[in-house]
Amino acid sequence: MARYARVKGSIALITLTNPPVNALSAAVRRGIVESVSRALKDEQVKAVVFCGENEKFCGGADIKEFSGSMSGPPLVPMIHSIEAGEKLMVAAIEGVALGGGLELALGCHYRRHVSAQEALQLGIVDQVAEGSAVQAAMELALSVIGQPLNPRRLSLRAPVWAPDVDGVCDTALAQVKQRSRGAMAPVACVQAVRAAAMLPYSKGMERERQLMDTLFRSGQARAMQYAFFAQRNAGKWSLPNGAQWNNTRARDVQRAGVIGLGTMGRGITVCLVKAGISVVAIETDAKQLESGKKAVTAMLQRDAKRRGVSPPLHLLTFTLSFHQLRDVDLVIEAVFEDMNLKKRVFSDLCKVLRANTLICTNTSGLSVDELAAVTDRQPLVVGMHFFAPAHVMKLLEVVSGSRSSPEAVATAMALGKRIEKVCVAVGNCSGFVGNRMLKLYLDQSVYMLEEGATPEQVDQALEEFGFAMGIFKVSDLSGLDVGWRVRKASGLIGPDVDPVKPSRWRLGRRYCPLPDMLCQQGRFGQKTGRGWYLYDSPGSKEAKSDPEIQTFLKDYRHKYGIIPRRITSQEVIERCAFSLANEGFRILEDRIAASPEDIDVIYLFGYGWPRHRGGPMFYAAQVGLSVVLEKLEHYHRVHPDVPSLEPSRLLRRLVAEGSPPIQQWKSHIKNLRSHL
Ligand SMILES: CCC/C=C/C(=O)SCCNC(=O)CCNC(=O)[C@H](O)C(C)(C)COP(=O)([O-])OP(=O)([O-])OC[C@H]1O[C@@H](n2cnc3c(N)ncnc32)[C@H](O)[C@@H]1OP(=O)([O-])[O-]
Repeated sequence: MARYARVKGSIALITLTNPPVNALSAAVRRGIVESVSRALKDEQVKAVVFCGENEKFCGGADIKEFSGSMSGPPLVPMIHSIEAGEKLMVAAIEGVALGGGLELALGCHYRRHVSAQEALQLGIVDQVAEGSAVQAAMELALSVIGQPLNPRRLSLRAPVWAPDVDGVCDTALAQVKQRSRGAMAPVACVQAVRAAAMLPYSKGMERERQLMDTLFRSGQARAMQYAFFAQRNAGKWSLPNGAQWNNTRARDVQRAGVIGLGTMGRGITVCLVKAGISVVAIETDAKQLESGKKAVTAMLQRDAKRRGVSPPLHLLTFTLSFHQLRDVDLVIEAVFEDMNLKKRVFSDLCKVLRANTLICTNTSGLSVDELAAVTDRQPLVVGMHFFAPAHVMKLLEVVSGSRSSPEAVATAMALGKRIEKVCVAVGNCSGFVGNRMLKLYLDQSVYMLEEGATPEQVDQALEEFGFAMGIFKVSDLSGLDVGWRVRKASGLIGPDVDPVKPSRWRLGRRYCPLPDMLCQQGRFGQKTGRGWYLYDSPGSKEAKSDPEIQTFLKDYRHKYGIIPRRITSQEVIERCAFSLANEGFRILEDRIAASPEDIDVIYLFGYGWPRHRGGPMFYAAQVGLSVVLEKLEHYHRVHPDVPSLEPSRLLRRLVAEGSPPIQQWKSHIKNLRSHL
């Protein structure tokens, strides 16, 4: 939709009206075409000004339309007719001008932007105005009416012939190919820029159209569109008890406490303070407190310097005393991942906190219910699972325990949003969503080492699939000792385990002792300079193949009588990705996640899943649920000692229902639950 008005006698004001971001839907494009034609016909009109309702120029093409067949006037010819128009066209840009919105602005003969000094320097806009961009655009229009338009039409400008433009594009292409990890769009962007720089306008446009056609038809485009809406829908959380984002009020949080200034506590403190929340940061040991204080202060100072502001250090209190917490609205506990320690902290907190203060735990997988049970306020206890480094990683799993109140969940979700996290509400179970699935993915990776693969082969397959880092490089980065401690605590590693030939069968299923054996050798990953890979020194980041690991794996297989076989990249991807999706289906059955989109958002923002592949659930849908089922059945037949490979009931039911599209799973899951 577009509103037409004649103002100041000679100006046609065309307002894009498609809230919330005035995306160029078919109706908007139709409205623009009709309004432009009306303006061109009206002899009184000397200039046309385009603007967007609610001070947002335009968020680009309407992404919702991409999944269906496009109707209405096509975008590019519409922009060409604006550019070729015999009357002056001016874009009054406020808020955003993205994608097709920027193209529309570029099709006009003059532009302005309210805030982008950079766009001014780049020559994308002609003037930056304070106050109303629409008023400024109209004044500009009145001042240039009658001047020739051809010099303003971008399509008539000669291509930019930089010296060695071909070489510059080649270098850019090589860099983008390396960084995009299989994503087609960034590569196509460089190809389009090359065409713009080297070809006449019409030929450049034709090349861009071909590139767009290829991208539009690709599965990657579907995946990215899905990821865009999945991310936005994650904020619209719902709990099995019917509480949801639009029927529950969050509490205001002005002051927070953070318990523990290790890596996680420091990152969390930085996030809170940057959002303007006062923080009381607690440690039990003076030395730890001092080093935590130094680290937090330095992080805030670096960040403030980068942004040209002063660091909000006045919002921080560092103390050894729990009593300083008496006035806070919410506490985030970030002590070591040890149930007994956390329980002690929770009981101590209850002695000093106000009765209505929320207690959140930054556990990565321990039971929120068990922790809540030691407090005097079970409804006010929730999990806030941050990902390391907490001030960088976007994901936050908000864990609702069986007795958590909707208000507590709403408060944690709102706080997460305020500190600029992508928040997903999940239920309570061991590992929640992300780490519960990760465990099976890790299991498959180490099983493949036993069967004949090397860490390099597995990682290469995953990186070619699009992961930023293979699973073994990630393990080295996060530290192998973390999982070792968890396995010890869970009773998987005990005094009865043979140190020379540890059992490959524990708690009734296949077990791979390789990670434990590496830890016994002090190979904890980057921090010790040795893990699945070798590093130049402890703490260095460049992973190199380690011949010792190859020998160690050979000896291991020999000791257990395993005949190594060649494992293909396809097998690596299938076993890793389908194990993840299979557990995702179980998580949906168990109502730990409300939708497949939530699971995918967790993997996109917390585990480096490539965005152009949508997420593990989307990937399973795209490959085809019946194919996934068949493959899992095959791998389970070959590995009957790995129960997690058995296809989940929900996957079987969805296949039996004809593999509905992922957007419909939610309603199918509701119906199926009663039959399961
Ligand atoms: C022919 C091809 C050539 C052209 C290609 C293109 O233009 S490609 C497109 C190029 N453009 C882009 O890639 C821009 C993508 N958009 C953005 O980057 C951001 O949304 C933003 C910066 C515009 C606003 O950020 P913010 O944090 O203020 O707000 P928010 O992000 O929470 O969104 C608010 C609501 O708006 C919705 N919605 C938003 N955009 C679109 C859209 N284009 N379409 C449809 N809907 C859209 C969004 O779903 C949400 O809906 P909900 O949940 O309320 O029902």
